[in-house]
Order: sequence, then C-alpha cells, then structure tokens
Amino acid sequence: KLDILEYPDTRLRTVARPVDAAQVASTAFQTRLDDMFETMYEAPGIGLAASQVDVHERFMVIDVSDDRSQPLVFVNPEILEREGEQVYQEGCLSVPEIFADVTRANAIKVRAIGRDGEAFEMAADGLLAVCIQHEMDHLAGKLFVDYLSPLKREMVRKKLAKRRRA
Ligand SMILES: O=C(O)C[C@@H](Cc1ccccc1)[C@H](O)SCc1ccccc1
Ligand SMILES: [Zn+2]
Repeated sequence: KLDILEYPDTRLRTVARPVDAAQVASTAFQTRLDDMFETMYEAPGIGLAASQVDVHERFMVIDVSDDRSQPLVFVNPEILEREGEQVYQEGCLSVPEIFADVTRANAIKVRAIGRDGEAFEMAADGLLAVCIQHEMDHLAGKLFVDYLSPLKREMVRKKLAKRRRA
C-alpha cells in the first residue's frame, strides 16, 4: 500500500511530467499500477492519481464500478472534447472528510495510453467523467478545494489542521 499525500502538502501542487510510453510495458511500471489499484481499492476510492502518492508522472487509475471489476488506466491523458455541465459533491482522498459541490463538464472525450501501452480514445459521462477530470486536475497540481471560495477554503484548512492535531 502507498501513502497518500494530504492537503495542504505542497507536493500535491507539483505538475506531473509525461510518461515515456515505452516504459508502460516495463515490469516496474506495471508493478506501480498494481500498487496504485491496491491503494485505491483499500482507501476506498474510485480514482487515484500518481501525484497523490508522490509520483509526479502523468498517469492515474480509476474504477467507478460497484463491484470493483472495471479497472481503468490512463497514461498521458488529454481531454479532446467537453460538453455540458454537471455539479457533483466531490471528496478527495488527499482532503479527508471534506466534501463540496464542484461543477465540471458532463460529457468528455479523452485520449490516453492504456495499461497495454496502446493509445485509446474513450467517451465518458456522469461519474466517470467527473472522476477523470478530478484525477487529471491532480496531475496538474490542482485540488477540488481550489474551486471553493477563499472563505470556504480557509474553513477547510482550519478543519484539517484541527483533525491533524487531534
Ligand atoms: O482523491 C481522489 O482522487 C479519489 C476521489 C475521486 C473522486 C472524487 C470526486 C468525485 C469522483 C471521484 C474520491 O475520493 S474516491 C471516493 C469516492 C467514492 C465514491 C464516489 C465519489 C468519491
Ligand atoms: Zn482527489
């Protein structure tokens, strides 16, 4: 299991660098993917970005299925199209016990390299679209609390400081 960085740890603000596609097939990279899925499932969560475990490379794992049967790997993800808007009450494994409404695109088209090292394109909507956008923010050093008003963000900071002292 990997340790998940917690806000306001400044390492979460690092902008991840692209992965060398030739490395995806390597045992080392595949093992890191296994560790990411194990950490995500154990949290439990439906998404985890490499940034959250202090690995600043552009990849993330997602599984929004109810029975943990649809693991998805996105390496060097890019959003090709965005459509509509949806509000979702988001949480984050790096900002424990804080939830807030975030507005994101309702439907997206994303291109990435998969676990097999091959490029693919995927259309996503609903919770999967929210999760992909949430994880891609992590890779850009952004957190969902950045969308909150300064006042609400200050309340979050105080609440987490108290939680850490407890
Ligand atoms: O911290 C993370 O990136 C994991 C996030 C991913 C996520 C946040 C908001 C909305 C969608 C995905 C979550 O903490 S995973 C926990 C969770 C479980 C079910 C539904 C929403 C969030
Ligand atoms: Zn998160």
